[in-house]
Amino acid sequence: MSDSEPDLELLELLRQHIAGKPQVAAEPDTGVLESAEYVYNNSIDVALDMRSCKNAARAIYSQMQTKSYSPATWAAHELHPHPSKGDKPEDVVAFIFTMDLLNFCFWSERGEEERFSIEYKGRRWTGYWSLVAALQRALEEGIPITDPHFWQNEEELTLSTLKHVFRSATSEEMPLLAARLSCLREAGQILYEKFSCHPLHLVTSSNNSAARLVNTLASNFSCFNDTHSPPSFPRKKPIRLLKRAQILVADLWACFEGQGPYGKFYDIDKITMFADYRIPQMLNQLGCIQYSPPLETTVQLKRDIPSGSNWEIQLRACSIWCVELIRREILRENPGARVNAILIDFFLYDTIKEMENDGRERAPHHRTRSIWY
Ligand SMILES: Nc1nc2c(c(CN[C@H]3C=C[C@H](O)[C@@H]3O)cn2[C@@H]2O[C@H](COP(=O)(O)O)[C@@H](O)[C@H]2O)c(=O)[nH]1
Repeated sequence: MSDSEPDLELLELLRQHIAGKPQVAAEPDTGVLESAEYVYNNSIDVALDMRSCKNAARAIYSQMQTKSYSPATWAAHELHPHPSKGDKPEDVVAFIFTMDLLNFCFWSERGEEERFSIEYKGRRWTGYWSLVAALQRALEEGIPITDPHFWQNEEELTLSTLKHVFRSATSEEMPLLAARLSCLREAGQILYEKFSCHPLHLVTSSNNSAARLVNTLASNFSCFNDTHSPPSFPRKKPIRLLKRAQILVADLWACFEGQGPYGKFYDIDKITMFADYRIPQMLNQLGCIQYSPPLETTVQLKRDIPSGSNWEIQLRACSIWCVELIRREILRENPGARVNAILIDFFLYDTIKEMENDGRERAPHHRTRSIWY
């Protein structure tokens, strides 16, 4: 927690003390939804189309039911680790932590045959799946890539070791490799100093609160602190998007199906959609979010949109708000439906990936190089 930000939990405890109420820590909030609504209310380059959002809510919920989308969908992906596949829970937690520490920026300007890809299990994996494949391959080769001790060992884990872990089947290297090494180094240091050198203790420190775990990640690890203060949104509080902190919690919840010491979160519905570069593309394809002409041209021409810029923050935050409105519409039409922003997000991601594979993408995703997503 930086000095300038008030400690909301402490203030709540003081308020309860004065009011004579029992001293229980207030349930924390991540501030992401508040940030998303603020940016949406002050955006001029990204707008939401309510009719499309209503239609999308109906179509998404119907298809999620057809495909029986649930947390169990996570383990069904062949590359994801899972106790049912013989993986020890503590190793699964370490894998998910490592994966979401590095879960950013896989896009390439090269064609399908030339883009960065990982050869594993007789297949070439690209995008997010190239990350998962590379981690699985490294573990099978005896490289302790999910061990924080290894991350801190500058003799063992060098940039060339990491290049070997992510060696490509093509001439293109994985993007931002040096930045990924910095994330591993920092995470190793913080886990050593504060969480007995294992992500298990980080997860259990949240006392089954998803919001508290997100905030712990954001306040202790700078590489998870996906917050921004663009000049075009002048307000005291930074805009909190926290994409990788949130998807880490969501992956734990989905993997363990909301159960046990590493998967049970009583406030999991506080997690929002994860502001990456795929969901905005899918929401735009559905007509739910629409861009101003200059932004539309920039995205269509695959021009760089700088990280933390006005356009990029609008794209990411308005997408979060859009999925929140879709979630509310699904629950309005289907009271009691077991749907949250996580499952809607996972569905939208998997759907745009199917469209990419079938050549049905109607427009490119936006191009921003960053460690945040
Ligand atoms: N919002 C959101 N972003 C997601 C995912 C996933 C994968 N999640 C799996 C787990 C359960 C689900 O069923 C998925 O199978 C990756 N990403 C992000 O996308 C980008 C990679 O894109 P591409 O290069 O095209 O693969 C990159 O920023 C990455 O961080 C998601 O689910 N939601």
